[in-house]
Amino acid sequence: MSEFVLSELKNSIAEITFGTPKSNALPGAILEKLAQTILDEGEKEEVKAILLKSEGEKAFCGGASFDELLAIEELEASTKFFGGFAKVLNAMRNCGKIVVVRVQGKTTGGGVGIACGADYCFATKSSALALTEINLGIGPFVIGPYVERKIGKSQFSAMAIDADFRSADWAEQHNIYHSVSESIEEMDTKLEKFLETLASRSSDALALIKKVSWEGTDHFNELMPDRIHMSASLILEESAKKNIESIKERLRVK
Ligand SMILES: CC(C)(COP(=O)([O-])OP(=O)(O)OC[C@H]1O[C@@H](n2cnc3c(N)ncnc32)[C@H](O)[C@@H]1OP(=O)(O)O)[C@@H](O)C(=O)NCCC(=O)NCCSC(=O)/C=C/C[N+](C)(C)C
Repeated sequence: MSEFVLSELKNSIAEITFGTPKSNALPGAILEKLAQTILDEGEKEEVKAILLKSEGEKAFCGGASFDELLAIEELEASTKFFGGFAKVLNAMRNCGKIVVVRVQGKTTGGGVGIACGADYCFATKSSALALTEINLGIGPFVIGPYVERKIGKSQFSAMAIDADFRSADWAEQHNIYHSVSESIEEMDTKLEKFLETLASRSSDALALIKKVSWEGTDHFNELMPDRIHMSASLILEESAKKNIESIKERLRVK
């Protein structure tokens, strides 16, 4: 099973796991499946909350899949691909259930968007994060509203411009992570207790907390077509393909 999205119900919590062999970077098919799975689980009465996590002990998510980006040759395909990130974040926002995200390691680009789409986010000390899109010649346009909602426009803009990694402690101070642990084991122990308590809460109260937490975000829907177009057109430039090839090479030899 090289690329997958799996869902399992554990003590009233829908545990959704995604995995891909290259740092859990996301191709279009996985984005579509992830979005649909979140919506499907959100509709189930027996589901109190959703836990979103990724495979393995290294990177949480390397963002957009380089191989998929390199294969894109025309606007229709790139619009569909970048639209996939909008669908995932939209699903997290609109599924009606509290979404908890478990970040076990570094996360970049669209992966930062997923962390910022969480209602509650657990992480480890090694879960540094970066908006690396500019290295490719694009920008964090689709995830922008979600990241800005957590860290504010000024910090978002700085992250988007310098593409540097911020530490997990920084992410906790800036409201992305709500709990940072020394190790994966420590995080999982805390997470288990947290989910056990969450499962005992009133479903109606949780649904209302979800509703009020996302108040004022309806305009995200209207922003998306333009935001998707920004990345979708920039990725078609020849320089973007060259940038991706050189990043892949840099990661290969590091
Ligand atoms: C921090 C990263 C993700 C992980 O670091 P690491 O030290 O745990 O692992 P390593 O760098 O050795 O990478 C292992 C292999 O994974 C491959 N990889 C990494 N990221 C990707 C990717 N995005 N697509 C395909 N493959 C990827 C890497 O090449 C290694 O393969 P080999 O073993 O060499 O064969 C670190 O890898 C990193 O910083 N990666 C770059 C991340 C990045 O720039 N992602 C793209 C961001 S753009 C984006 O997400 C756009 C989203 C669209 N939108 C804005 C609309 C949401």
